[in-house]
Amino acid sequence: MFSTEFLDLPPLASAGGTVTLPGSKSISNRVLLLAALSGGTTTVHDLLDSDDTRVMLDALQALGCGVRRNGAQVQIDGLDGRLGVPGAKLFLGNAGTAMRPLTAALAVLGGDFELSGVPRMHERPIGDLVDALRQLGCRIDYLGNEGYPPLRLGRPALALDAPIRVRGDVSSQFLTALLMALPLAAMHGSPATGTGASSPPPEGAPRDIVIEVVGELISKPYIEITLKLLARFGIDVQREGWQRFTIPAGARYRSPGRIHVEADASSASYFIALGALAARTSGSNGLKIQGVGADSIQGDIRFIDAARLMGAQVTGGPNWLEVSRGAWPLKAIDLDCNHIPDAAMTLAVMALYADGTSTLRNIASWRVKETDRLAAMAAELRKLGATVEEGADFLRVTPPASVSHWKAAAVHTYDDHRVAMCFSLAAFNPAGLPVRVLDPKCVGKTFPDYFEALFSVTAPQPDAVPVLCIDGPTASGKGTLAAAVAERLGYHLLDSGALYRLSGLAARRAGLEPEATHADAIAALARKLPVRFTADHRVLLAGEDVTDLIRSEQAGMDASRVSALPAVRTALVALQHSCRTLPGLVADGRDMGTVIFPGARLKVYLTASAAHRAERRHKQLISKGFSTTMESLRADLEARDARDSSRSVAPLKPAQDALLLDNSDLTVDQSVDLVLSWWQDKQPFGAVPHD
Ligand SMILES: O=C(O)C1=C[C@@H](OP(=O)(O)O)[C@@H](O)[C@H](O)C1
Ligand SMILES: C=C(OP(=O)(O)O)C(=O)O
Repeated sequence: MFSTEFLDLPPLASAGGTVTLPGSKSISNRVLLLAALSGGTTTVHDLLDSDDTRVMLDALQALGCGVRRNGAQVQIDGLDGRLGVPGAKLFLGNAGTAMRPLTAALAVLGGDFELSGVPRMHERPIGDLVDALRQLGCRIDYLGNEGYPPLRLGRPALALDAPIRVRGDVSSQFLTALLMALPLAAMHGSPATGTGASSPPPEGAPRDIVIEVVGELISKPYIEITLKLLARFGIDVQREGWQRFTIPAGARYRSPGRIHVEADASSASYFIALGALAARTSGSNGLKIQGVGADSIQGDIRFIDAARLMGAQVTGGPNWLEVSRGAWPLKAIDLDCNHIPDAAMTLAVMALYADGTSTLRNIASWRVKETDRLAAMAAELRKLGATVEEGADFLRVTPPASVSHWKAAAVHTYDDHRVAMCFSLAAFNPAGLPVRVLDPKCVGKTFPDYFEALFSVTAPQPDAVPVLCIDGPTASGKGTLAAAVAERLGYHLLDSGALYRLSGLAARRAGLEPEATHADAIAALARKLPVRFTADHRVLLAGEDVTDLIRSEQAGMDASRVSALPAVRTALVALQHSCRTLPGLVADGRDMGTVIFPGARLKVYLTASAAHRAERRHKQLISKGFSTTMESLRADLEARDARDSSRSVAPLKPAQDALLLDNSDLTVDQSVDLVLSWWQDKQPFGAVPHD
């Protein structure tokens, strides 16, 4: 996951390869709750691991449920309808699929519970559900604003003598919550709701429980997911249209033992759109999506139909889809999107690539989700150059009038995973502009590795992957600076010095003195260097962690000698070029800006006085337990500088267009901030807006 302040997406050109999607949020959280309410153990395969499922799992554990994780497999020990450690305070983040169903289940079971979430969750309505639950005797208090979480739940006095009426026009999750919770009342033999039949059963005997929806129900396909999963857990709800739902008398949760979570169809929408609007990467067989197919139980799979209307070519089988560009530009659409409220946001970004104005209708619920999505989408689409009309329940998008009307934008994401994910598709703009996504970690709600997945199946426009070079003499602190800058930008890091150190080590291990007579043999070793840089900054040589070994003074000396051999330098060029991958690269060394990446967008030449460098190196070595003197270190440094700058191939010197940074009197943070401000000056986005 990218936890940076922003993530800059270079202009993207094409798509190809296979992406395997994480599990469905809606299925995962329903299955977890149903497994917790059932007796026995349920093994859940391919459960989504994200913020929304984590809050649900934490809540279930706090309620006394056994949870065992084994990779993508989770075992839940259910509590057979006795869920509840009274007094539990549950934090449910911004997960509607946790807040609403847990409110209903715990209100029916009774106990002293407090349910809260992030500030936005406290602005998301829950009043219609609370009203329905109060009708049947549940005790619920608002701890903040009337109609919104946080909530306190008490002990109910259930009176199920009439159908339970619930409004369905704000969120379908209220009905889902009741459908999942009310079998609890049936299980415990509580007096149940009358069916309207002539003679009611005697008090206390199991009866059908009836829920009636008041007004128009929105997001209907989510109710189908609920009903299908309830059936897997032994509860067959009868449905009359979308108005009346009957939980039969004596219904009892029964764990299916094992259950598989299909991949998330809403998450698939970004990749279906990708296939529709990106050219095919040459040499690839197109874009394949694994984990969900057209037979999915998730309503958002109908996004395929909308994408087809816009021109996408979609084929598929059980558990997979293949998507490619059909009509281009895409065709504008006018569509009622009430059945696909989440995936419809992706259509709004696809509309940027359409041949006219597209209208997405019947999406008023967007206003009460992770953010006011109608306002957010309108504002961010406009930043890219689109003309947007935002209605109470519709969005009308007209693409930028011509290529030159596209604008490079820093997209605000409003802590809304879907805003971040769908706007990544703007990186395919025909103007070849980069797109900045602010706060990319918000994708953690449902798809923590979204950007990694995107990069794995997309190719940038030629030479579009940005490179930032940091060159300088030994002990100037370029490794520390480069690593910090790479981390702040979310870029890859190339420590080219390590490649020379590794070549020196490989030479020594092969019994070769690092000198000219062995140049060809060492070059052959360098060309096939089995190196791997890990995310936690370790360096592996053929799987062995040699991070500390290659940092010794001896290894430094060998590196300097090896790097003076032209054959070795040539052998390492291709390896270094291959590190320039999405989303960008920070390369540190001695010839990054002059030889390896001469076209780099920013080149920094870092230096410090020999006295400062000797002092830093001294501290570093002493802290690692090596004994040495400042004088000898300074003499070594100066000798090495002289050798590095006088060698015939790629001598150490600043590139003509490098910015010089003398960090003798700067802290690391000051140097990092300075380099980032230089980087920012090279971007087309303007200053990073702060809230
Ligand atoms: O039941 C569900 O799993 C969901 C229902 C939908 O909400 P609404 O019913 O509020 O539209 C959807 O937007 C949400 O992401 C998940
Ligand atoms: C609306 C969404 O989430 P929630 O389940 O929190 O309602 C969503 O994922 O788009």
